[in-house]
Amino acid sequence: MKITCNFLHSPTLAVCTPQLIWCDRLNNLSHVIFFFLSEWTQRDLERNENVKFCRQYIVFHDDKSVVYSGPSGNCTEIKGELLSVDSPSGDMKAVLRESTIKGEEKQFLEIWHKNRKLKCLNLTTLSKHGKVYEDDQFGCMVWSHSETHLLYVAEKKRPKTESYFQTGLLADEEETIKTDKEETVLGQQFEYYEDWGEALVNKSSPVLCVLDIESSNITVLEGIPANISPGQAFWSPSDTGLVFVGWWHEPFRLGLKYCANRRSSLFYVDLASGKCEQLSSNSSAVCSPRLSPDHCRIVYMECGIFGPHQQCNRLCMYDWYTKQTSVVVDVVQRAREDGFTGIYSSMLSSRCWSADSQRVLMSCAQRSAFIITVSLDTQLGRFQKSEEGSWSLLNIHRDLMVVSCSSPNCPPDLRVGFLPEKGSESKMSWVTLEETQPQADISWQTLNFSPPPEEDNSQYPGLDFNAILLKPKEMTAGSKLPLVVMPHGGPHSVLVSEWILSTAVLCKMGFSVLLVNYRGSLGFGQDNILSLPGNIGTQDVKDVQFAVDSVLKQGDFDEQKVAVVGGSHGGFLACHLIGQYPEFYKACVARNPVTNLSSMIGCTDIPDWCVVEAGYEYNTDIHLEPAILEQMLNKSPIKHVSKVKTPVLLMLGEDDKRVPSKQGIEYYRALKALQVPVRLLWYPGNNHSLSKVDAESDGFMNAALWIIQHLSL
Ligand SMILES: CC(=O)N[C@@H](C)C(=O)N[C@@H](C)C(=O)N[C@@H](C)C(=O)O
Repeated sequence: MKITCNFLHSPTLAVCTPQLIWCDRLNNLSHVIFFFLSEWTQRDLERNENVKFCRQYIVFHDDKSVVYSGPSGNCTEIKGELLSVDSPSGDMKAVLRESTIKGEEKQFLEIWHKNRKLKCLNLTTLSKHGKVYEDDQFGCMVWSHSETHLLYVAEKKRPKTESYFQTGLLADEEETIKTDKEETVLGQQFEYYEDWGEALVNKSSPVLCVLDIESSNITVLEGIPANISPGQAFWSPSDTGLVFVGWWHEPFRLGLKYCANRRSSLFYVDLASGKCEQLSSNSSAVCSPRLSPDHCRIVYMECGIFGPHQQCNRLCMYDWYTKQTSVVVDVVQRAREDGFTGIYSSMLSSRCWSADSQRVLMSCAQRSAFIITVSLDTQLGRFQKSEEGSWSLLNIHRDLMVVSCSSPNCPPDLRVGFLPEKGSESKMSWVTLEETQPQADISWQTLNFSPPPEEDNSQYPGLDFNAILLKPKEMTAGSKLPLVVMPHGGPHSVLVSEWILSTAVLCKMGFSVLLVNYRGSLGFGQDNILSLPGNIGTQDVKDVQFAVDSVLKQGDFDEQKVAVVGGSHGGFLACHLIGQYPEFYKACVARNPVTNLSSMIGCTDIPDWCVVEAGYEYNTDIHLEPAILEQMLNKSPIKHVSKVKTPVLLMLGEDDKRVPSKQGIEYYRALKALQVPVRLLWYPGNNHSLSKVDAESDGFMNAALWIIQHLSL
């Protein structure tokens, strides 16, 4: 069985930033020339880093259809750029750059104009605030509509601190010593600062910062309530103030990554008065506020707090002038008659409004596919894709959309197309900017499953689920295919029919791959999600096994050559499956698996997840009675470890705040004690995602070889 390594160089589309750089009228034909930059990341094994690069494309159009499109020049690596944004007119560009100077990491804020750098501010030396936030959760970099100011989010400045025993300081000196520049506080060197957990480590207290382009003066905004952490900010109409999402962080912070259920609200702070006003509900979670092109309305997503960490969203609209809030698309409990199952999206694209400010576009999971959905003011229009696969809206500018489209056997390509007029969305036509070649030797299909009656959920009856099956087309006559089963993590997430490098490579190696979206996954209605908490370790495990058993009945697969691979809650399921079906799986690979909820709750950044998924209501002053801990243990894979026979390969990230590595080590020790074949790979400098180039590449190779070895291939 050969392994092709060059696949690990496959580029991934990161973001697409359309810019109207040039608009021309040729002869008396009204052609617009539209340039845009697409940003990509690619694994570079030699440099052991994900390199970021951009590629420019040119599009000729006549405001209704694309006449010509294609690449304009070659790729250019983007080094050190953390954030960049063009001004609304395209005349200027702001860049946040990190650079290591004499061993010290510094951040610079650059303002570019046409062919020169107007300004470069050394933010580290200026010391107005801490590091600028470059993440998707809080981060933003936004020009004012007037193009005179720039808004961004940074860590609040912390007081300079020194030891009580700093040499040369007398005991009776003032506790606070005034130095020439700033106050120095004694004895706070070891102060604990809570942060927002996995992937947001050392991000604790964000502040809104505004740069005055002309004077280069940076203002850290006052007036934000002390119990609120602001982020995802933008300028209000007429630049009178800032609109932002504020997360409550009292009594303590919980992990935010993959946790859309954190209490948060929309706020507005007026720059003149400093007055801060709450614009949305006090008891829900919001994200992705987006101002309409006519500056009259703000659309945003909203869902419930506590409970499942990802849920079906409401699409809400705030009218800036009437101050009224309306629900554009509500939560969908079960699939509607037109098949729409609700909005499941972690965020709206940076531009999502149609030019007429009447429609909002988004990509969202619909069962096992990612499609582009148009929401109208009163009803929901949908794009029904002619081709299968998954589409992701990257950006829209004056109704010209840029999307990424892929499928399990075809890497992502970029497509452009004009949004048709209202009500004719199904007449969408796309122009592909750069063809990617489908992998002719991989076939895929989506399978639907209805659990057997005895497994129906009495509280949420009649739910179904599905799976995506990838198969190598070339099969040796008379042979049967080995099968790799991959349940996703979350558990409230979803595997959609898009290009996933690792599964495509496994297929190229001759494995069939089954991606299971068990009950509790996103994209199937809110009831589907709510059916799982309290039933983890049984309902999800049985759904996966039911899908596997159903697929094996097709006859193309070797029942003696089945492996299971999963990360996080997917690792939880993998470990449960080899414990509950001990002779069935011949190899198991578990990445940062949840193995024991009762020991995880004390060290994870999401203790509420352990409580909720075990079937209890969470509140911050919950008392973990023995009965609750016992229930958590009983629902954990460690409970079944004594039955395990399957060889297990564990992969742990040293810096994992979500599912701390001690979970994997606890399971590792149990297997060692039982003399079950187990190997543990430890990845320093890697967190829960194990997504750095070293961990991803080494992890894939070792997983593939582990499966080959233990399936005797
Ligand atoms: C809410 C949450 O983070 N739950 C975790 C237990 C979990 O399963 N998270 C997944 C979304 C996850 O992290 N999946 C990645 C790492 C994967 O490899 O599957």
